[in-house]
Amino acid sequence: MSVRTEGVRVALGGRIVVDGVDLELGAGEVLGLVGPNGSGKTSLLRTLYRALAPAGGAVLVDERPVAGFGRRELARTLAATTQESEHAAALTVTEVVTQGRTCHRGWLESLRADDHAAVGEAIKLADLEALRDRDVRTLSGGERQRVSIARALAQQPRILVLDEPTNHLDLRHQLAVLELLRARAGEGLSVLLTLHDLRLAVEHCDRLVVLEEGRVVTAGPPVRVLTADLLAGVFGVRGQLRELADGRSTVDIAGTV
Ligand SMILES: Nc1ncnc2c1ncn2[C@@H]1O[C@H](COP(=O)(O)OP(=O)(O)OP(=O)(O)O)[C@@H](O)[C@H]1O
Repeated sequence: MSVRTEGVRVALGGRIVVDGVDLELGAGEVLGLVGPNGSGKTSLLRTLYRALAPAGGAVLVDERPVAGFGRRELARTLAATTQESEHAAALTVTEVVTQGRTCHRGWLESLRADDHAAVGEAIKLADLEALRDRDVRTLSGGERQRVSIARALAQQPRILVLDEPTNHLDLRHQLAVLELLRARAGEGLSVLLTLHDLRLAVEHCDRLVVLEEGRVVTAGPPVRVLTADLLAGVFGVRGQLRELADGRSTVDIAGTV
């Protein structure tokens, strides 16, 4: 499914923090939203899963305003992981991941075979099998991040929105999560994620949208977008793209400007 934002504006604390953003995410695409701290990435993502109402503009899913979706319909369509992965209640990993199935069941309806299968698969994909009975409040930051991702996967959405999914993860799990998202995109899942690590962004995203002070500076394939000028001007770092022997590209960062 596709997502499109049309001139989305967000006002927080009396200030415009997202200022007329047009963005398009196609079916099966991995789109990276990048930009410095405070550029509006989280605020924009929150309008997609309706945690925040835009002050102007519209968010459309398959060309339908997201504002018109029923709560369960939206949850079956779009899943999100947020930066706040704190859990207040005493729940096990399995119980939290099972929350992802709520939108597929009626009230008070007990879990069916497909619910158990989806939860089991998500736990396995997020490498949480050894932790399934642990109280989520006792987990490390990276383990909690993986629980959030597993809950979103268990939701079996058509669109997945992830705010800094690699945050707190060790290198192996960072790559495993990005490879998993790529594989799911290959099956038609639309993925929108924020990333601070531009090397990961180059290697794992089909396209990047660069935000600065709430506005889109540029968008396109990573190798077109991440020029030395943009790295210096927007991110304040000295860096350049480098083509690898296998034809893929990476970005080398030498230091701050
Ligand atoms: N509740 C709030 N009240 C006032 N201002 C806010 C609020 N939440 C966020 N902001 C401000 O909105 C701007 C955009 O914040 P946002 O979290 O969207 O940025 P971001 O690009 O996700 O940043 P980061 O890379 O640090 O996560 C920032 O200047 C931030 O201080």
